[in-house]
Amino acid sequence: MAQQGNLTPADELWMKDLTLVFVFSGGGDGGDVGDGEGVGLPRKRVLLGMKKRGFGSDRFNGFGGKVEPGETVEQGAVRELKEESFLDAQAMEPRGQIYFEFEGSPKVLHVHVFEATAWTGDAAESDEMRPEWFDVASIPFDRMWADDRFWFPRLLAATPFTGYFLFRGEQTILTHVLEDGGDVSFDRLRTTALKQLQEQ
Ligand SMILES: Nc1ncnc2c1[nH]c(=O)n2[C@H]1C[C@H](O)[C@@H](COP(=O)(O)OP(=O)(O)OP(=O)(O)O)O1
Repeated sequence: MAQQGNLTPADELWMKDLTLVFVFSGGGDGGDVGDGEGVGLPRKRVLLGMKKRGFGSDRFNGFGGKVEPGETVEQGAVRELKEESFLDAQAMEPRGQIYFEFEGSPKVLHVHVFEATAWTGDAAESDEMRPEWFDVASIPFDRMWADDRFWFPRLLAATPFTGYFLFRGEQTILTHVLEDGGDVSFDRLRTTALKQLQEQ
């Protein structure tokens, strides 16, 4: 039986909402106007940002952050995309939800993953992020969070997903569960993931 480590009892956990937004281009130069009409078609390039500071720094990721008091999750997603990349989202589609628990911490990050399906503007460097377009065949997973390689295929296919990842520190995934469906219960995913950990 694997060591369960320093885990918080379920009734002491609390959630923090965050957003994570991805922008795709169907081709061309990744230009001024988002090609929302390409949704459902193969995506050619994805815009990622190199995080310059704070949590997750020195990694590529989508754009996003904490949802602020008084705003909806979608409003938070639009705001963070603008703050971090200078792009204006005209339409957002929810693509998935991911729960991140860290060994020894009662805080669970509840990350709402969106695709900006229509957007305007030119991506530019902000205080927080340096944007860069990547071909979807060359996504730099070795310079991203360790969980990304698990759920990115579902994001690329626009298949709704819900995931749970238990981290030790910021590098090591102790256990995870990923299911199709955009709103799978946290309790069920966590229970399944911890059972897997016990059986390892
Ligand atoms: N494990 C993992 N994989 C992929 N993406 C993420 C994680 N953990 C995460 O937190 N994230 C995402 C979720 C958010 O988009 C960012 C983190 O946002 P953060 O920088 O903490 O929030 P801001 O509100 O922008 O931060 P400050 O303004 O307070 O610096 O990473």
